[in-house]
Amino acid sequence: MTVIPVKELSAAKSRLRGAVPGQRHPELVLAMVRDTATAVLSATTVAELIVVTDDPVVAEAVREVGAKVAPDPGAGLNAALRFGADEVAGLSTHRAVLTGDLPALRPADLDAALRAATGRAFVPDAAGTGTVLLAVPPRVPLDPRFGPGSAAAHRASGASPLTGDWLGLRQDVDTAADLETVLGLGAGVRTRSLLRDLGLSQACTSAACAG
Ligand SMILES: Nc1nc2c(ncn2[C@@H]2O[C@H](COP(=O)(O)OP(=O)(O)OP(=O)(O)O)[C@@H](O)[C@H]2O)c(=O)[nH]1
Ligand SMILES: C=C(OP(=O)(O)O)C(=O)O
Repeated sequence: MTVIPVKELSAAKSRLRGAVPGQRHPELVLAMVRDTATAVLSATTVAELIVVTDDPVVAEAVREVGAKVAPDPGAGLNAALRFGADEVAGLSTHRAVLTGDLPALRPADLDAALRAATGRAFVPDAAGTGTVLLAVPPRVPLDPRFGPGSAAAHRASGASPLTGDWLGLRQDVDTAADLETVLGLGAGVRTRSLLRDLGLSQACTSAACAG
């Protein structure tokens, strides 16, 4: 079972503001969420995706790609993750939580990371300071420590770091520079299409971008 938390679009990805015109910012956040959710649900090791969000636009979009939606308990990111993983999914199963800003995620890389995760384990972000994925086996509480410096916090809490050549998985998008990087890696169709429409990217020229 996998879980992705998503903030209200109007408040999300504040450090990314300015990468696209202000009124298109929520569309960019949503495009990245859709690409992330689509890649997660395409992984062979993933049976189900729960998106924890109170945003109705996000809820509708992720239901369209096959995710389930759970309400946000309203006590911040870690509370949302704990709720989705330990209460909605439940302790009896394997659970993995990912951030919703991984538009270059490759399903095969997620499969590889989840297969490598024995015990409570996490994947640091590309910078090495943050976390993009935390996984736990049955009966182990998630105990998430997301936020600034979360890689060190997860390590200190006893989780094992997973290091693989999973560039798209590790590349979260916090800033405009990260957006450039994911385009170079090959972002999902929604993100590429939006940036192409805005004239910000020549990266999407195939018919697939119309999707
Ligand atoms: N449901 C839920 N998701 C959250 C919350 N806070 C952050 N997230 C999500 O957690 C993931 C990682 O968070 P960040 O990378 O810090 O994203 P962010 O908070 O939108 O970004 P900044 O405003 O730039 O800090 C993203 O998918 C966010 O949408 C929260 O309180 N509730
Ligand atoms: C919440 C996190 O994401 P970021 O640091 O990208 O905001 C995290 O890495 O724990």
